[in-house]
Order: sequence, then C-alpha cells, then structure tokens
Amino acid sequence: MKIAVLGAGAMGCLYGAYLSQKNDVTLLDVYQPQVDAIQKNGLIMIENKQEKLFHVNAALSGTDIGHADLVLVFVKSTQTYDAVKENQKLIGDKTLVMTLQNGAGNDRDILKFAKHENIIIGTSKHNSVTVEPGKFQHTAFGVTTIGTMDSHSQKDLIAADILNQSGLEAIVSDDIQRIIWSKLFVNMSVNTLTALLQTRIGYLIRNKDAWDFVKRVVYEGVEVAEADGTYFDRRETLEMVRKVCIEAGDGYTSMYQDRKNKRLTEIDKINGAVVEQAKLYGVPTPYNALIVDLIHAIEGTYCELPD
Ligand SMILES: NC(=O)C1=CN([C@@H]2O[C@H](COP(=O)(O)OP(=O)(O)OC[C@H]3O[C@@H](n4cnc5c(N)ncnc54)[C@H](OP(=O)(O)O)[C@@H]3O)[C@@H](O)[C@H]2O)C=CC1
Ligand SMILES: CC(C)(CO)C(=O)C(=O)O
Repeated sequence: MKIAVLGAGAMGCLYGAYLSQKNDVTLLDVYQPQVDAIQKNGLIMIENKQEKLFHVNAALSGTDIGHADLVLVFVKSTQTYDAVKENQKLIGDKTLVMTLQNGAGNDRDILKFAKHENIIIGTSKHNSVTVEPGKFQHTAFGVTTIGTMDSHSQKDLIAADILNQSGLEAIVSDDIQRIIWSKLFVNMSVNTLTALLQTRIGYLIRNKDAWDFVKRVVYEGVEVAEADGTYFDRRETLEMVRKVCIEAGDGYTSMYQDRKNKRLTEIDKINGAVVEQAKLYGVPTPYNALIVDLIHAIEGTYCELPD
C-alpha cells in the first residue's frame, strides 16, 4: 500500500513508523529540518527506553508523489484545510483519507477534497512526543477506533486491516457521533488541564482538585452531547477519561506540548467548538468557556518578553 502521512509531528511519525513496516510510507511536512533529518538518518523511535530505526520517505508538504492508497492526516486541526488542499494531488477517486486528529470539524475540511465514502474518522489513544528532528518518543500505547462518514461504506474495515497488520491495534465502530464525542470528552478535559497545570497526564487522577475540575468540564460536555442527540452516562464517561489518564499517565498531551513550545493550541476546535454548540441548545458551559479564555490568555503570553 502506498501511504502518505500529512504532518511529520509526534503522531504522524508514530503512525508512519509503524505503517512503514508493511507499506510504502511518505511523511509530508512543512518543517524543513524535520524532512531533512528523516531523509538523511531515517526516523528514530524511542519506545520502552529502546531506540528503533525506521526507513521512511520524507518530503516537503505539497510535493507531488502521485495518488496514494491511504492519506493519513496528522496536522493540528487548525491546519487541516490548508494541509489537505496543498496535498490534494495525493487524493484520487479510490484514495482513503483518514483523520485521527483531535478537535471537531476535520472531517468537514477533508470533505472539500475527498469523497464522502472514502473518509475515515477516528480516535487514537496513543501518546507521542517529538524529541528532536527525526526522533520521537512513543509514550503510551492505546487502541485506534475508526468509522466512516458514510455508514454504508465499509472502507473502515480496509483501514482497520492496514493498521492491525502493522501492529497498531484498530477497532471499527458504526457510531461516528459517539467516536467524535468520546474523543472530545478526553481532549476538553485532559489536554486543557495538563496544558494549564503543565503536568503529565497521570497527575490529573492523583490530585483531587484537578480531578474535580476534569469532572465539571466533562459533565458539561455530556449535557451538550445529549442536547445534540448522543446520550452518554456521565459516570461511565468519566471512567473512560480516567482510564486514558491511567494508560497514558506518563505521557504529555499535545496541548501541553503546544504550550511548552509556544505554539497556538487546538482550543477553538475542542472546548471552543463545544461552547459554540452548547449555545445552539441553550446549555450552560461556564467551565469550558473559562478554559477557552484561559488557554487564549496563555497563548497571548508567547509574544511577551520575560519579566
Ligand atoms: N501528540 C499526541 O500524543 C496526540 C495528538 N493527537 C492529535 O493528533 C494531531 C497531531 O498532533 P501532533 O502530532 O502532536 O502535532 P505536531 O504539532 O507534533 O505535528 C503536526 C505537524 O504538522 C506540520 N504541519 C503544519 N502544517 C502543515 C501542512 N500544511 N502540511 C504538512 N504538515 C504540516 C507541523 O509543522 P509546524 O510545527 O512547523 O507547524 C508539525 O510538524 C492533533 O490533532 C493532536 O491533537 C491525538 C492523540 C495523541
Ligand atoms: C490525551 C491524548 C494523549 C489521548 O491519547 C491526546 O489525545 C493528546 O495528547 O492530544
């Protein structure tokens, strides 16, 4: 299979490395030092304290490498539209396009360039951190859950096969709305709180005050999901979030990494999207609205000089 990964960041490298064991994989990124390092030295993964080298192709985003069988989108959700547009030559009539990104609306951005029945959407419970150009650390293992935008297309089964054959455990779900909401519950609480507190994921379940805040944020989300037509039991949902915190306890969320590297976060596509949706149904979301403001205030500090 010819696979192109858009975004050679923490997650693009992780999935690209695993998939390259059975497929012809090219990573496409805008960051020249990353592309150069992978072309020159290959891609190094640190996993269970050991280094492993993968021979993966890398090219600058927009390079024409012809149609791919599968395009995996792993840029930040704020960059989805631009990245897919820039690389639309990869997408033919039969090309599957898969997003495992966080945030709401990635599928809608991809739909402008790919066929409805070829779009696969899902969640990844893996965690990965960029160490330096050409090197990343696989900090937590987890399952990949996928489904299709078109409930009659069974192309999620093909995608699950590709992932499973490369050692990335994948399961298929026929309820896309549940997938999207489940992902939002984790990201709206775990990503934001770890970014605000600058902690590893596991801290959230060890500190009672932090966990209380997670609970309030998630319960608000559950109310919005229900108003939107997808019911979740709030205790079960909180338990699902807790499990992620246990499994990825030693890891750092992508939003934590954004703050550390002074990069804009995906807050508007996560809590921001939930707050906007809540307004449509008149559901109050004070904790999520507060988090959106706090994260934006933090982003504002990036251009301040240190005191
Ligand atoms: N890290 C994690 O553990 C997890 C992350 N996720 C989600 O996965 C997605 C990717 O996250 P992550 O890998 O951490 O993000 P990164 O920021 O590490 O990687 C994204 C990469 O895409 C590059 N990029 C930006 N614009 C383009 C473009 N037009 N074409 C090609 N590449 C581009 C970025 O370059 P530059 O930095 O120069 O902009 C960067 O190298 C996010 O939605 C995130 O929330 C989900 C689960 C876990
Ligand atoms: C919380 C986590 C690690 C779940 O895998 C995630 O989605 C992220 O860091 O963005």
